Amino acid sequence: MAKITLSDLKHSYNPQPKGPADYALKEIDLEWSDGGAYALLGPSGCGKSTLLNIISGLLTPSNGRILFDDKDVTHLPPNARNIAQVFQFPVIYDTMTVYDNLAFPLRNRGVDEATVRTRVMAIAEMLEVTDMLHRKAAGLSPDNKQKISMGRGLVRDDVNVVMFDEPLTVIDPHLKWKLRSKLKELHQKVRATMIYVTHDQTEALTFADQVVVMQDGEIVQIGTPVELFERPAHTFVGHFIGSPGMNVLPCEVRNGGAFFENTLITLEGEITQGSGATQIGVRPEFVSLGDHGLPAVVSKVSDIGRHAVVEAKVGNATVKAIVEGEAPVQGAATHLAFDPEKTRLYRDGWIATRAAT
Ligand SMILES: Nc1ncnc2c1ncn2[C@@H]1O[C@H](COP(=O)(O)OP(=O)(O)OP(=O)(O)O)[C@@H](O)[C@H]1O
Repeated sequence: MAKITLSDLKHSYNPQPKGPADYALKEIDLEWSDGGAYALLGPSGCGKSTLLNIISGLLTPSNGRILFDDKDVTHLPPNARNIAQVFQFPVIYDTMTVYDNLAFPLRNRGVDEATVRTRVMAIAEMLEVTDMLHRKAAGLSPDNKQKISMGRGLVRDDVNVVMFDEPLTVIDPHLKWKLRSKLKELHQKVRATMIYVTHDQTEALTFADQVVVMQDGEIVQIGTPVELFERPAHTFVGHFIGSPGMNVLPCEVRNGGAFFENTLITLEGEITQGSGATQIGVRPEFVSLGDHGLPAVVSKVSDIGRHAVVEAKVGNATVKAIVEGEAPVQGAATHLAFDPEKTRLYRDGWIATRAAT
């Protein structure tokens, strides 16, 4: 396995790019450690496939370098990069048995049959498919086929990286959580460098130790799932991660303080210098309803089982709060309080408060 470094990567599909808008990847600098579990998370069109294709060698970047450990592989073809890939749709041979499918990547590289057997049996056990080894792949359910596809990606122990591209797309929703946790477990057992590409926050946050969030060809934040949840570096991350996403409320900065609807809001720390449009960001989990704080009127209550999402109007703005226990009724007058340690200022989307020490 290898450490992966992406250095000053840029890519434009336009042969004569005129400005940043012509770049599918704007400037990517990133280091993935050997043996880590990473996710690349972002909405459709943010550049995930472009980045994946650059790492696998299907695409040469317009600018920058890719290193596996300290070796520059930027111009190496895919077959010289020693990468395993698991795609959205299972890639298996229907006419072969499950055993032969799992053995294929090893036999293809001339591995001796005794080693093939040891590796196939170990992977089959991890994936809990030992009882299917002698069945033809054609008769398997889509989720079992995808499990075998994952097994083919994981069976070799000499690859630099295993890349998963939206691997749960074809899996039934009720089986997704099972495969998701299986993959996490597999990573803990095999300790390969793994990159998991998805637009689904749950998949990214359950699988990865570190998540790279992308928007519009740029990395907006790299962090652990807790960091992304607790302290989004950009309002996009606040919106994209969480359910519902972070409240982003327009505010005015005067004399070093942030005012929302003419009320001074206590923030996590000092506001940094700068100019631009300012907003307060606070997650619904850190907004509480009670007798003190901003006067508000409940406009909507959605009971979603374990808790309710309450929407309340403060002037023209709507603030969401997660309420455990009994929720107020629509139309009720209330007050909102923001947890100061979890309330931040954003300027032009980027965090603009210093973290409390
Ligand atoms: N072959 C191509 N030629 C021109 N533009 C492309 C090509 N492939 C992708 N793009 C553009 O590059 C940008 C990034 O696309 P990319 O497919 O990398 O995003 P993505 O995050 O993987 O999206 P999805 O999840 O929908 O595949 C988009 O604006 C897309 O339209």
